[in-house]
Amino acid sequence: MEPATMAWTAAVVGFGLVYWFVWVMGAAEVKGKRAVDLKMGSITRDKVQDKYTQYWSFFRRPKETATVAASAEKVPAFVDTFYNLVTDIYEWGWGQSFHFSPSLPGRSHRDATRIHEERVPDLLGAKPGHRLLDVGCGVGGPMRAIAAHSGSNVVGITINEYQVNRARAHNRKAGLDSRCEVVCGNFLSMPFPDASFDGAYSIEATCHAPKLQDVYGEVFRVLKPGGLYVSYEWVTTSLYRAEDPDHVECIHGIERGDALPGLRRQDEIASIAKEVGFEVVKEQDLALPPALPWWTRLKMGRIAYWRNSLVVRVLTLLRIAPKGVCEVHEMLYETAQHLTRGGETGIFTPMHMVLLRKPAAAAAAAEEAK
Ligand SMILES: C=C(CC[C@@H](C)[C@H]1CC[C@H]2C3=CC[C@H]4[C@H](C)[C@@H](O)CC[C@]4(C)[C@H]3CC[C@]12C)C(C)C
Ligand SMILES: C[S@@+](CC[C@H](N)C(=O)[O-])C[C@H]1O[C@@H](n2cnc3c(N)ncnc32)[C@H](O)[C@@H]1O
Repeated sequence: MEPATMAWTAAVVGFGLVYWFVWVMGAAEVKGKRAVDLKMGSITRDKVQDKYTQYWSFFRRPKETATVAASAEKVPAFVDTFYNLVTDIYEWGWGQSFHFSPSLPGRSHRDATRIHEERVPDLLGAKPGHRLLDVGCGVGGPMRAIAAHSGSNVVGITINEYQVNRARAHNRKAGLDSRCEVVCGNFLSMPFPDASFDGAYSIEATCHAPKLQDVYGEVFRVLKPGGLYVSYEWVTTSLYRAEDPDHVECIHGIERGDALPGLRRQDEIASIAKEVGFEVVKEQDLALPPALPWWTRLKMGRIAYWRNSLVVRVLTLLRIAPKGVCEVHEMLYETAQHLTRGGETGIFTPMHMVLLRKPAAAAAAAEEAK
C-alpha cells in the first residue's frame, strides 16, 4: 500500500474509533446526557482540578471533619463542590435518580429505581393536591416519579445550583413543571414557613448533614402537624466492627468518595428522630432479604467502567472535557468498589427506611408556647 493511502486509512480508522467511543459507546445510561456534554457543574473549566484537590483535602478524613464544629460548618459548601464535580458523570453513567434500589428479578434497573421511589408516596399516603417536600432532590428523578405516581405537588431543595437548573429543565421536558418546583438552598436551614408541607421525604441525601438532628429538626418545623416524613438513610449496620481494619477502610472509602462527614449507625436514627419530636411509625432496612442486592448494578458494570474511563481520557485529551474529570471519575470508580464491598459484607446499607410522624398535638404545644 502507498504510504499516503496508509496514512489516510489510519486517519479514517482512528477517527472512526474515536467517534465510536465518544458518541456511540459513550452515550448515556439514560439517553439525555452524552459524554461530550460532561461539564463540571458551575465550575469554570480551568478551576476543575483545583476544586477537586480542595474537595479531596477536605473529605479525606471525614470523621475528623464532622467533629470539629468549624469544619462541620463548611460541609455544605464542600458538598456543593462535590455535586458540581459529579452531577454530569452521575447523569451520564447512572441516570436522573441519584440513589440505589434493591434489584428486582426480571426487571430493568430503571423499573427497580421507579418502584423504590414509588414506595415513598405510598408510605406517605400522598394524594393529588398534597404539597410534598423533597429534601436533597438532586436533578429530580425521584421528584418526577413521585409527582406522576401520586398526583401530588412536589417542592425539591438542593444545595447545588447546577442541579436546580438541570432539574427544572427535566421537569419542563417531562411536562411536570406545573407540579414540580425546585429551590436552591440548605436543608439545614430551609427557606420555607413553619407547617407548610403535607408530607416530606429524603432519598439518600441526609447522610450529607454533619448532624442529623439539624436536618430532621428543619423537616419537623416545616411539616404540618400529623404530617409524615419518609427517609432512606445511609448507615453502618450492626455487622460493622470498628476494630476490623477492613471494615474501617471500606467505610472511609465510602465517606471519601461520596462527600460524607461521617456515616451514622443504623441504631442511632430512630432516637435522633424522637429527639427532635417525631413519632417513629416504622423502621426497616430495605436491603435485607428477601430484597435482592442493591450493589449488583455497580458490580456488573466493570466493562462499562473500563469503557467510561477510556471515554473520559479521550475527551480530556481532545480538550472536550475539562482537566480533572479523569481524577473525579477515578474517585467514583474507587468509591464504587467500597460501596460494593459494604453491600457484600452487609456492614453498610443505603436504604435504612424510617417513617416518621409529626404528632398532631405538636400544633397545640406550639400554640401554648406562644
Ligand atoms: C447517594 C449518593 C450517590 C449514590 C450513587 C447514585 C452514586 C455512588 C457512586 C456513583 C458511581 C460510581 C461509579 C461511576 C462510574 C465509575 C462511572 O463510569 C459512571 C458513573 C458511576 C457508576 C457513578 C454513578 C452514581 C453512583 C452509583 C451519595 C453521594 C450520598
Ligand atoms: C445523592 S443525592 C440524592 C438526590 C435525590 N434524592 C435522588 O435520589 O436522586 C444527594 C442530594 O442532597 C443534596 N444536599 C446535600 N447536602 C445538602 C444541603 N445541606 N442542603 C440541601 N441539599 C443538600 C445534594 O445537593 C444532592 O442533591
